Amino acid sequence: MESICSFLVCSGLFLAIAMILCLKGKNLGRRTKKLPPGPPGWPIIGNIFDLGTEPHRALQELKLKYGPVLRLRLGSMDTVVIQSAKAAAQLLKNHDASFCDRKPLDVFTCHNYRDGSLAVGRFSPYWRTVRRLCSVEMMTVKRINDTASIRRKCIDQMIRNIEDDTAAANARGVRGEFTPLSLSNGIQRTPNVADFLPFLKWFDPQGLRRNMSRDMARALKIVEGFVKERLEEYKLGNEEKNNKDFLDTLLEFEGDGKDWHEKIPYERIIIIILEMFFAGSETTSAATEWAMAELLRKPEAMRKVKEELNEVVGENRNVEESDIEKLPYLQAVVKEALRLHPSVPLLVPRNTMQDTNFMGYHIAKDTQVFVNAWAIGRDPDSWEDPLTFKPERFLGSNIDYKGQNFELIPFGSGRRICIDSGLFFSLEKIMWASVRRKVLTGSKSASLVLERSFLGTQSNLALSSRSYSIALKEMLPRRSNNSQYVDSRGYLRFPVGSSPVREVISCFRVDPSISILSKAFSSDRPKTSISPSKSSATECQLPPNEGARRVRGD
Ligand code: HEM
Repeated sequence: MESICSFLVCSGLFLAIAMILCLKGKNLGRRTKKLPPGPPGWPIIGNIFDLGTEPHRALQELKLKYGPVLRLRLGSMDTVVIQSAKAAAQLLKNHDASFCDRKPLDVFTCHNYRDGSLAVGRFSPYWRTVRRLCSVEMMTVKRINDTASIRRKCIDQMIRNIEDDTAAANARGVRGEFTPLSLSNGIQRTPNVADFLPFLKWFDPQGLRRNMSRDMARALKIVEGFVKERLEEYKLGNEEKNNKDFLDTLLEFEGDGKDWHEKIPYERIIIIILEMFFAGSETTSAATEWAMAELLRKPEAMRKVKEELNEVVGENRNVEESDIEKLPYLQAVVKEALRLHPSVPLLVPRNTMQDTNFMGYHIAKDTQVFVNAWAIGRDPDSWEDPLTFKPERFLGSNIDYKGQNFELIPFGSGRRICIDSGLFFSLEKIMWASVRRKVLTGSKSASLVLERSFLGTQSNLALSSRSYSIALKEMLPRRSNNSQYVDSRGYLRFPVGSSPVREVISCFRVDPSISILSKAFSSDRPKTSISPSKSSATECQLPPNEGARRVRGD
C-alpha cells in the first residue's frame, strides 16, 4: 500500500515538473524567436485600452513609436497590425497563403452564420467553392452590365421613397433618421470583449450576441422569403431558363467535383444572399458619402467634376454606366476619397494559418492580423501631401484599388480581396448621375451627420427640417478653411440650393430590398424618430413575387 502511495506521489511530482518545464520551454521558445515590437500590456486585458474609440487612429499613432509591423495582445488574442504599403505587400502578396483565414468571432456563431459566410468564414473548401461561384457567376462584367437598368430604376425608386419620408417627417415636424443596417452596426461599432476574453463568452456582457441573434433572425427570414419564392417559381415552372441569376446558380449547384461535392445547404444559400446585401451596402454608402463630403469641402474639385460631366454627358440626359470610362476626373475623385476614407479602415481581420516568419518576425498560428488601410492611405512615405484631398494626384497615374498597388487597398488584396470593385464603381456612377440633377428647391432641408464608428467611417444619416449641414468630425481640425460653411456647433453647413446632399441621400440604399431590410431593422430602434411612411410601408408589403423579382433584378 505504502509503495503504491509513494509511486503515485512520485508520478504526480514528475508530471508537475514535466509540465512546468514544458511551459517554460514554450515561453523560452517564444522569447528566443523575434516578435514584432509593441507596447507593454496589462495583465489579462493586455492592450485593449490602447485601441481607444478609434482603433485605426490609435494604431497609426503607435506606428510612430513601434514601426509598421506592430504586436498587441488583446486579452488572450495575439494580434499583429500592418501599417505600411511595403509590409502590406509582404503580407497580402508574398505570405497571403499563411494569412488568408478569418478569425472566428463570437457574434457570427449566431444562426451558424459563420458556417455559410464568405466574408467571415474560415478558409476552407466551402469558402473556395462559394468564392469561385461569386467570381464566375456574379461579379462578371456581363452580369454587372446586364443589370445597369435595374440599378437606375432602384435609384429612382429610392429618390421617391426618400422624398416621401422627408415630406412625412417635415409634416410632423420631426427629425427623420435613415440608419444603416443595424446588423452591421452591432458588429462593427463595438468591439466585443468576449472575443478577447473567451471566458466571458457565456455571459455575453455587452449583449452583442443577443442583439445579433435577434437582428440576424429577422434578416434571414426576409431573405428566406426571396429563396422560397424562387423555389415556388421552379415548382410552377415559371422560371426563365435564359435569364438565370446568382440565386438560381446557388440553388442549382450540385458540386464542382473538386472542393464541394453536393448541393449547397438551403440555410447557407440564405446566408450567402444576405451577405451580398450587407457587405455591399454600407461600404458603398460610406464611400459615396465621404466622396460627396470631400467635394462639398472642395468647391474647386466639385466644379471640375461638374464641368467634366457637362462636357461628356451634357445637360439633358442621365449619366450612363458606359460614360464612366470617359470621366477620368470623376474616377480620380472616387479613388482619392477611398484613399482618405476606406470604408473598412482595418480591412476584415485575418487569422494566421500557420507559424510564419514574416519580415524577420515570428508570427504564431492563430494570430489575428489587422491591415490598417486607413493609415496606409495617409502614409507620407507613400503619398505626397497625404492629408490633402487632391484627386489630381491620380490623373495620369496607374495606381488603382484593385489590390495590386499596396498604398491604396480599400478593398483589401490577395485571396480574401473584396469580391467586387466593379459593381461599386457602377453605383458610384449612378451617384454622379444624381449629382447632376437639380437639387430640390424650397425651404425644406436636411442635415447629414457622418459619425465615425469603431471601424471608422460608418455613417449615420439624419434628416432635419432646418438647413443642409454636414458634421464631419474628421474634418473639424481643418474647418477654419471653410469658415463660411461652419456653424456655431462646428458643423459644416450648405445652403439647400447649392448642395447636392439630397441626391447623396438618394443613393444611400443600394437596392429597394436593402431598404426593406434596413427598415425592418430600424423600425424598433429607439433613435429612429421617423416611422415608415406610406411609401416604405407599401414596400414592406410586397406582392408575393416582388421580393424574388427584386433579388433577380427584373
Ligand atoms: C465601396 C465598396 C466596398 C468596399 C470599400 C469593400 C471593402 C471590402 C474589404 C476591405 C474587404 C476585406 C478584404 C480583405 O480581407 O483583404 C471586403 C470583403 C468582401 N466584400 Fe467588399 N467592399 C465593398 C463593396 C462590396 C460589394 C458591393 C459586395 C457584394 C455585392 C462586397 C462583398 C464582399 C465580400 C463577400 C467580401 C469577403 C471576401 C472574402 O473574405 O473572401 N463588397 N470588402
